[in-house]
Amino acid sequence: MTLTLQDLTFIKNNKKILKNINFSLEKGETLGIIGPNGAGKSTLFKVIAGLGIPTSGNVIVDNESVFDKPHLQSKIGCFIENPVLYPYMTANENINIHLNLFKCKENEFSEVLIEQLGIEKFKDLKVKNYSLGMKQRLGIACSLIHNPDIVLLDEPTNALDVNGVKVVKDLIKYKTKNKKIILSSHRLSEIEELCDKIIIMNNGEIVEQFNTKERSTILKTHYIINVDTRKKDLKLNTPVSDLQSEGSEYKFLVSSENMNYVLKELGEKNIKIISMANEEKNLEDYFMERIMN
Ligand SMILES: Nc1ncnc2c1ncn2[C@@H]1O[C@H](COP(=O)(O)OP(=O)(O)OP(=O)(O)O)[C@@H](O)[C@H]1O
Repeated sequence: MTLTLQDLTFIKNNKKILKNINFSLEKGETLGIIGPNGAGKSTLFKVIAGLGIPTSGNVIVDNESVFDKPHLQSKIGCFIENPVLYPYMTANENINIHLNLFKCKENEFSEVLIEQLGIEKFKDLKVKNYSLGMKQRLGIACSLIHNPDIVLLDEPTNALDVNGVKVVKDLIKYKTKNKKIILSSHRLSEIEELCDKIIIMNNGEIVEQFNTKERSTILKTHYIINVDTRKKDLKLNTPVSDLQSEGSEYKFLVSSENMNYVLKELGEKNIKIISMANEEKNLEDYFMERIMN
């Protein structure tokens, strides 16, 4: 079973909030969506979950449109920031309402959720007395309680303490096998750690998507090279960046794919290499370069 988004566009109040979004997700894959504030991430989650009807395009589950076949919505579980919970009810009562909503009973997965998210400890306490983190834990449990195949988690670790973050990360890593997960977070290290695929969104559109397996070519590695030209100007045919000079010493960056070419050129030009270091870029560095600058 595949989840496919086909040319999804969402216009609200004459504003194009989502523009031609295309991607697909297979069983067992986790997709991370990152982007600056206002990029359209939450809107995308809402549209996939059926909380907004797209202006054009489609969301396909099991070869059928979720907008034509509303029962397919029950295959989707969606946690979006600030979950709606009943404040005068306990955790148990909130969970039961969600189970009833999806016409299901407690199941193996719901037990895992309750146990893993530490809800046992406050199951009989009314939600109005909860801390932000407790609400977040219960919100995640309620949205996934019906054991959906497709799990949408919009900033699930936002209000959580260190232990809560670990609990949610472990849940995604170990307890949601065979599901399709879409996750957003402003903690980019979390996305890097948990996701197989990453989409970078900006202004309502996908500006880049890649598999984390390709990260070595996309995110990583460049080399910092220090050379001494022995009083000559440095002229290279190989593309390098961030060229800085001090006297006859030059420092520059070169990508891993251009490394061999630059070494060959330096050798041919008899330029002395003083030092060479490889520097790993992480998703945060890449994101800052690509989007925030
Ligand atoms: N109902 C609405 N009517 C008009 N504009 C909206 C509506 N909902 C969202 N927007 C706009 O759509 C854009 C995307 O908002 P969205 O909340 O999806 O972004 P986001 O990437 O989730 O941001 P953040 O990282 O801050 O949570 C914003 O410019 C927002 O103002």
